[in-house]
Amino acid sequence: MAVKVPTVKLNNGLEMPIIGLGTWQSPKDQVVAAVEYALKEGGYRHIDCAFAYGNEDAVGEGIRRSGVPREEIWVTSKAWPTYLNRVEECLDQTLSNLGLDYLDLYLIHWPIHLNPSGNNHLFPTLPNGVRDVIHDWPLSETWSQMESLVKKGKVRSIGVSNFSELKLNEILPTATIIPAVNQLELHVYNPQKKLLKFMEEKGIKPQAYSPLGSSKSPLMADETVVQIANAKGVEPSAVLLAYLVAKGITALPKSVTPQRIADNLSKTISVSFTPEEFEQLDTLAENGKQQRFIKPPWPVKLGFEDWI
Ligand SMILES: NC(=O)C1=CN([C@@H]2O[C@H](COP(=O)(O)OP(=O)(O)OC[C@H]3O[C@@H](n4cnc5c(N)ncnc54)[C@H](OP(=O)(O)O)[C@@H]3O)[C@@H](O)[C@H]2O)C=CC1
Ligand SMILES: O=C[C@H](O)[C@@H](O)[C@@H](O)[C@H](O)C(=O)O
Repeated sequence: MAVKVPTVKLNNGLEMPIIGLGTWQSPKDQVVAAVEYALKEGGYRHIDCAFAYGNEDAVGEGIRRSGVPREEIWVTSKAWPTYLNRVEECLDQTLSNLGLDYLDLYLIHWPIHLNPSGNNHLFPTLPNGVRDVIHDWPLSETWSQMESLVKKGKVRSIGVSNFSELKLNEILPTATIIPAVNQLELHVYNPQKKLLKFMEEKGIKPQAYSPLGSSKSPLMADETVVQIANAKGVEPSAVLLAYLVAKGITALPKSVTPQRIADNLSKTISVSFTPEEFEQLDTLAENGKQQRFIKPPWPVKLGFEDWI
């Protein structure tokens, strides 16, 4: 099946496919087939990974089994907070797990440095159970390390994830490379319009994580979404993803179910909205439905208007 995926042009000139396959919480024994199917049958050319997901070896196996040439695929991964003082170490493990020699995009997963010498490799905690954060860590130092990865040719683009305007302003003044991307929770209930406007002014493109509202999502049952989906004869998931694509936002739906993987790309790119439909979707949050679903218990101020 030949599905042509539209792309988004980043501030370094690279073209990134506007739909990518998410892999968080995809079990290893299912994600091999999911990635293989997405690339070989579903027309995907973009896979979103992270060191912390613990399944990058299986994702790499899926990429190899697909037979799709490496240079045709956009692969993103993320440096986990326990590695913000040594991102190259995290990247090297990711590259080895995936079986790749470069990434297309590498992100700082969260703007928080967790204690690298703490009581757990990924989620160190203090005796009281609170996450063990290095509170005075300068994010500008991590960003400078990210920049060196581009110079070394290990990654083609660098960016951030879960960065508010407050956190972007901690790296922008000394940045020699402007982040290409900020990956955020974005969907009809959490459009983050003010932050996206700031990012646009700076040339930073948004990627939407949890575009369907993550697992057990209420978004697919939202009455406006369902009504518009019914009028178009598509599933609510296609409306949710097409809303993001209509705004030029890259969406990263996760699925390990072949039919959903295929639909999340092919159905999505076939949906277009009337100005009235788009307006209805684009004002759900300001009409009382603002909600985000991914809220880890970080003991720090992240600077988001709606959260911490
Ligand atoms: N940077 C960050 O901090 C974060 C990044 N992410 C990234 O974003 C990706 C997507 O976000 P995620 O939180 O996984 O959630 P999504 O919003 O992508 O939702 C995934 C859920 O929706 C189901 N689903 C997928 N497609 C359909 C469909 N067409 N119809 C009905 N149900 C469907 C999946 O089930 P099934 O698989 O069983 O089909 C799964 O339960 C992640 O996998 C990850 O790559 C996510 C969270 C945070
Ligand atoms: O990418 C996925 C998410 O960021 C996930 O890695 C975190 O939300 C994590 O579960 C946490 O509790 O901090």
